[in-house]
Amino acid sequence: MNILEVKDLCKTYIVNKRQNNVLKNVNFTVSEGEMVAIMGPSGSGKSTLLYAVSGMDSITAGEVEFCGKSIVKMGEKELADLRLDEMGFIFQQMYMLKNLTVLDNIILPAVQSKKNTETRKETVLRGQDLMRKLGIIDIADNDINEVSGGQLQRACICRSMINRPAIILADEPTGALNRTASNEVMEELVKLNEEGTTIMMVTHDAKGAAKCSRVLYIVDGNIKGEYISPRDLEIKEKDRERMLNNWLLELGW
Ligand SMILES: Nc1ncnc2c1ncn2[C@@H]1O[C@H](COP(=O)(O)OP(=O)(O)OP(=O)(O)O)[C@@H](O)[C@H]1O
Repeated sequence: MNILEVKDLCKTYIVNKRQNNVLKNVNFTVSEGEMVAIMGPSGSGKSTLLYAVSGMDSITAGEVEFCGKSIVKMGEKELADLRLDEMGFIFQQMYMLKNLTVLDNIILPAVQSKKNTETRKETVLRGQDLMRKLGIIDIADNDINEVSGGQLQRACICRSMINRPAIILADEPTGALNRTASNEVMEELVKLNEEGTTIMMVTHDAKGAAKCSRVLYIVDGNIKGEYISPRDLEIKEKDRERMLNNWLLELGW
């Protein structure tokens, strides 16, 4: 089943009366269980695409269907509920609330969801389970400013998972992390994907992208290439990275 279907998507920004056609007739689908990386040069439209498919930003033309339903036609309220209940977000500006603990931040989307019929205690237990799974249970009661970047990013993953979303949308989830933390966060995302969560992530990191099942390469608002990763085969991680790097080099990376 297709989770996302994007047809002839266009996005134009107008700044100081000047038109900037950022996305130009973009077409692609994301199926259930996929892990898709969006790569491309700076300014090519990757984040804009992520915002457009999540309904966080309006589009200029085209269609975005989420599980067969047009999000373009949805009202603000319906869209907000869809984002809360069906989508998980890992964005670089981490939008954690400073006056709440890490655990309270993680369970906040569940507390806000009208679909959630759990008691607060049940939600807290689930939040703690996710934190345990991501190896950050020790910081449950810490303030947001009392944790490392890697821990905070893992907390964001927990929060993105709390409403059991159909898809996780991530914008450079490892961008602000050092190599070790970045590897750990990628491993967690791969694990979530192997457990069935669909993931679409923007990344500049070929090492992380090599762990995805597919890579879309965007140049100047168009998908210039698509790479199907051989990640299910018995190919060593280093070789997978090398193969992806060769493909990226051909595209002018
Ligand atoms: N809110 C906005 N208003 C006006 N222009 C915007 C807005 N957001 C993005 N743009 C423009 O759209 C273009 C694409 O930006 P976008 O952030 O999608 O690129 P990107 O590929 O994610 O880049 P990077 O890799 O540097 O993060 C840029 O020219 C940017 O200036």
